[in-house]
Amino acid sequence: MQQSNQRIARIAAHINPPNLQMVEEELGLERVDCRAKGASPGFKVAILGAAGGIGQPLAMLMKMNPLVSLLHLYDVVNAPGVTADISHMDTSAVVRGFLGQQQLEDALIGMDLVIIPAGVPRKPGMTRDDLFNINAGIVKTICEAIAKCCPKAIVNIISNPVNSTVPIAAEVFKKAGVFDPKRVLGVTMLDVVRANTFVAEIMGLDPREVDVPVVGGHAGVTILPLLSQAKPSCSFTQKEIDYLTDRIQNGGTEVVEVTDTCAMIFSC
Ligand SMILES: NC(=O)c1ccc[n+]([C@@H]2O[C@H](COP(=O)([O-])OP(=O)(O)OC[C@H]3O[C@@H](n4cnc5c(N)ncnc54)[C@H](O)[C@@H]3O)[C@@H](O)[C@H]2O)c1
Ligand SMILES: O=C(O)C[C@H](O)C(=O)O
Repeated sequence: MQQSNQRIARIAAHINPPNLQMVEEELGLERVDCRAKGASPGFKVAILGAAGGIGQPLAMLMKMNPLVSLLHLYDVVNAPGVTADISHMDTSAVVRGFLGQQQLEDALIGMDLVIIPAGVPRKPGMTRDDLFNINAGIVKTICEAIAKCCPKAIVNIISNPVNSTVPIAAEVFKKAGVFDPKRVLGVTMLDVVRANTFVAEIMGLDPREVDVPVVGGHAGVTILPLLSQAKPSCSFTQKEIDYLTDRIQNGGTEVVEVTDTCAMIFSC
């Protein structure tokens, strides 16, 4: 009987906390026994905005990561569906879904790493700053909950404008007395990825062998690719430097413009 309960509990571990609580009450199991699959120790990761264009593939990557033991997927829409889908992957991390602001704190308790792609993306003609009014409030609310529920977590902020949402997060954590500059990070890896790709294309190299440092922020001229520090060492003409700098700084806009064109074609 106990073994059967344990097996059922493993399945329940993939369901959201209210159901898990029901399992605890009805089957007399401790939550600690409800670790599923590999039951290995590892990082506890929450993705907030997990049902979106960034959140869903990110959830898949985290579920594939052997260092992750517990994955919490939170969104204000569609979190249960995405959670069910991701939980079927044959990797060891336990996946739990959280829907709506009333479940935000449950999604955050005990997390080591919180990744935030929650908010709206830009449309053609918009700058990332145009997202500020909506996304600043979303990030503020989320960071207040992080300060309360997992103040020691590393926080990765993807929501744009990253140049502003990171300082907002810092101010929220300072106000709550839990700010650690080493734990609050804006995600700008895309700029490095783009720099490596475009430099590799120009030089005829394998992008996996190229490493271009990019410093600064994540918008237009605040993105500073250090082409002189590229590895392997590359020599560029001024024309190439101008082309690469412009392409790297405006890579996001390049994608936004094309994505909207595709949406218009498919909706016709
Ligand atoms: N830093 C980067 O490199 C980078 C890269 C791509 C996108 N972004 C930014 O990431 C954000 C998300 O982009 P996307 O393409 O995934 O957008 P999206 O619209 O596809 O997804 C956003 C998700 O956030 C959810 N959401 C909205 N309000 C929320 C709230 N209060 N709490 C939790 N979830 C909420 C939505 O329901 C949706 O599922 C945008 O601001 C975009 O500009 C940043
Ligand atoms: O450009 C955007 O709006 C999204 C993201 O910041 C990107 O660089 O692709």
